[in-house]
Amino acid sequence: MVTIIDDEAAARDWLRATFDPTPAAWAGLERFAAMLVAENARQNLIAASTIPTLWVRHIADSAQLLAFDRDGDGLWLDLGSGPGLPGLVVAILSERPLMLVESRKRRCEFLRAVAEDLDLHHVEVVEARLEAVETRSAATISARAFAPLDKLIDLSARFSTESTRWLLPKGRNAVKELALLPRPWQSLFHVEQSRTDAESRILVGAGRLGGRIVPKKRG
Ligand SMILES: C[S@@+](CC[C@H](N)C(=O)[O-])C[C@H]1O[C@@H](n2cnc3c(N)ncnc32)[C@H](O)[C@@H]1O
Repeated sequence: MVTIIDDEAAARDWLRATFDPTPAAWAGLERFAAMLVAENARQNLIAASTIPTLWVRHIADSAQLLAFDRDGDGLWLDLGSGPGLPGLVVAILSERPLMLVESRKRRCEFLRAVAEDLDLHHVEVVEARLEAVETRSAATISARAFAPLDKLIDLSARFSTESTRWLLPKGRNAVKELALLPRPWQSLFHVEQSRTDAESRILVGAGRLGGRIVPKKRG
């Protein structure tokens, strides 16, 4: 049974217990959180209503994806990174090479500013639409609030290999969205409980997805 992280103190406790961050990594998380709140006054990055619970809703919510891939190595591709959720959180807590794909210029400026401020040399910010990004093999693909599952896979399948790990937080619609995929692809995924929301699920997958999807009808 997963214990749901339901307040800021619990989020910090969980992060410490799970990742045993160095003092520098912990300071990095604090700094990222502060920069995110400050930047949110200039551009809309996260819902203002989530700022009081930032560590649950965004930091721990992002970090839980890394917990599903602790032994992974190789390129981690984060699609539609926005302000770096989950990409920058993963970058602060691990040494995985990260490629953050984000199409909006001002969001990319923020991503680069944080990466520079925190000396995250293993982070590459790609300012482009995913459709225009050159294909590379990704060991891990994450996407939080990026696109419906069928579209997400359509856009990103070409980055996957037999050993790619997919980490797709899908909120309350995870099971419904999974059911819309062709059956052979459904079997590549299993559903995990989110640690930060009792109703939300994360689709964790393994393997290569290929070809265009002929979507089932949305019900
Ligand atoms: C709803 S936001 C989510 C941002 C972040 N992952 C989060 O959870 O807060 C979706 C992001 O994907 C970006 N995006 C949408 N379509 C994209 C595309 N085709 N290529 C690259 N980025 C895209 C948007 O600019 C936006 O920042």
